[in-house]
Amino acid sequence: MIVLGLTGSIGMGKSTVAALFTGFGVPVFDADAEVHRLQGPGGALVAAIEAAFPGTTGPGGVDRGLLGRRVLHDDAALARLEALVHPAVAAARAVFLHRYRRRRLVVLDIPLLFEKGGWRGVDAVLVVSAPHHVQRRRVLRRPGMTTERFDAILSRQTPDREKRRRADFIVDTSGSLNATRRQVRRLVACLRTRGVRYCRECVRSSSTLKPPASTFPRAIASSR
Ligand SMILES: CC(C)(COP(=O)(O)OP(=O)(O)OC[C@H]1O[C@@H](n2cnc3c(N)ncnc32)[C@H](O)[C@@H]1O)[C@@H](O)C(=O)NCCC(=O)NCCS
Ligand SMILES: Nc1ncnc2c1ncn2[C@@H]1O[C@H](COP(=O)(O)OP(=O)(O)OP(=O)(O)O)[C@@H](O)[C@H]1O
Repeated sequence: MIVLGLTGSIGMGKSTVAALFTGFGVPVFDADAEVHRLQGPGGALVAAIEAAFPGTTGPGGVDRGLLGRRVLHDDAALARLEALVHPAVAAARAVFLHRYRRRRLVVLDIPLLFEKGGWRGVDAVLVVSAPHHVQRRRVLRRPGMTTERFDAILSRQTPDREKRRRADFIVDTSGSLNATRRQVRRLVACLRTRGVRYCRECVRSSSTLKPPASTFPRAIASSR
């Protein structure tokens, strides 16, 4: 089984690419959706989060806006929250991997793959990327988003350039959705039939998956 880690900075098109993998019949584990489920109404983590951060939960589960304001600027508080959340996500991921153990290829969609060390548990990393101005335009279109909020979020994420440097594969989402779909289709076909090592070579010589040299460094083998 090939476990492909999927990540990318805010607005780069990660959710769109994850949906394309699903469309090609590849099982996708969505870490963020799992956190929402665990924190949602009746979620397994609600009681523990209420105990650790009193007043942040209610009938609708965790009030993420409120909890975020308590923890996102307080490293010690964030570490306490992560100590609750991450083991629960790891357990759900283990169930997913067991369920699909006979599949040739599965995807773990993990927004903070580099930031939280998740790259250690995958066979290869796919980074979804686009030039900064495209990312900025997409994110600023979202309701309630401001340049300040966008900059604050970016400053907490591993820079896109660093992510691309460490990627095994890069999908460039700056073109049309069809162009993105073609890249994903090609990667899925290659990984299913040939495996990670061959596909890295394939990426280097392919015209569709190779990022434009002017804006992207070549997709290189990660240092793992
Ligand atoms: C703190 C929470 C409640 C805030 O939720 P909210 O919906 O308001 O914001 P969202 O999840 O979109 O995150 C906002 C920004 O904070 C960043 N962020 C979230 N969790 C973390 C973290 N553990 N470390 C660093 N940055 C983080 C995100 O990358 C994003 O840029 C939520 O993010 C959470 O429960 N985080 C802890 C679990 C976790 O590590 N999740 C991310 C990996 S699956
Ligand atoms: N070629 C493309 N590939 C992917 N997304 C595209 C493309 N062209 C436009 N988009 C748009 O860019 C936006 C990217 O959003 P998406 O939710 O996929 O990003 P994300 O990386 O998951 O963001 P976040 O990390 O904030 O959740 C969407 O509105 C999508 O329709």
